[in-house]
Amino acid sequence: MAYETIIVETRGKVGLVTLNRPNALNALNSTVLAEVLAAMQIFEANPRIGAMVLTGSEKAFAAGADIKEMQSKSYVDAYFEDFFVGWEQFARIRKPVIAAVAGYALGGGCELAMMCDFIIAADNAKFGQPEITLGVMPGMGGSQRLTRFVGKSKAMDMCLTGRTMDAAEAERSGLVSRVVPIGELLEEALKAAAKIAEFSLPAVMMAKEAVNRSYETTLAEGLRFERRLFHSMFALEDQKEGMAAFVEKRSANFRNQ
Ligand SMILES: CC(C)=CC(=O)SCCNC(=O)CCNC(=O)[C@H](O)C(C)(C)COP(=O)(O)OP(=O)(O)OC[C@H]1O[C@@H](n2cnc3c(N)ncnc32)[C@H](O)[C@@H]1OP(=O)(O)O
Repeated sequence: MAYETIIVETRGKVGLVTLNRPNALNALNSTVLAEVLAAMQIFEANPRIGAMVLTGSEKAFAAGADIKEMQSKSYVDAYFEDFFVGWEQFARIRKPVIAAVAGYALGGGCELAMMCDFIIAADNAKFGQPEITLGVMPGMGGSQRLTRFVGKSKAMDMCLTGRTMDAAEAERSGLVSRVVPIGELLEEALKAAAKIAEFSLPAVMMAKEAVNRSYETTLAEGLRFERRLFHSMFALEDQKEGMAAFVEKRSANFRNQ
């Protein structure tokens, strides 16, 4: 498949999608949405792929939703097309997705990174929700996800003042899982994805589902959900293999069954 705004590659068991609109700092327009979703869905359906990495350029992961595409929309346009609803499909991808973020992750770019399962940031990364400076507010989940990541005070600060957070603050605040030198970003993200892809895919997917459930339910319900998924893992051959491998002091050979 030929893509206009992204580069799609596989590295072993890892699917790699690179946002590639250099002249617009990877601003997210409707073509980017359609292409990212198409590529991710192909990886999702490929049994040889165990994890994915989404990245951008050294200057920008993505500088936001495409302002030039949306500037002339009317309220009725936005309402009828349910503008941005398509990105919810990205958030529903069931295999793990790591965001490897260098440079600007602003507005929709920050929101897209937060839709991934975790964020590895380069030391030059800058996160922000500057929509307020454009006379609007976050619309791809920023007001909700950012608040869950960094708490009300910092989320309010970022959404109301439009200020950016550097990589060190983002790590301190829990927005990113690790910060690495820019030259090591892709390698580090691919290494983390390859590590995940070595494990039992059903166990990985259920772990992802359980962690995500914690955002949507009470603690009691979440604990019950986790326990039921955990019980179901005793039906997996991979559980037998993983535990036998430990006892026999050898590496596990997971078959994703
Ligand atoms: C509204 C909702 C719900 C979500 C959003 O995401 S709104 C967008 C939020 N993001 C922003 O407001 C950031 C906008 N961009 C900037 O402030 C700057 O581009 C920068 C600080 C990230 C980088 O500045 P720099 O001077 O290094 O680069 P520019 O010359 O400004 O940009 C290069 C090139 O890219 C175009 N660009 C950048 N961001 C966007 C964007 N979000 N949408 C569309 N186009 C964008 C910029 O216009 C320029 O292109 P031209 O040279 O053709 O003008």
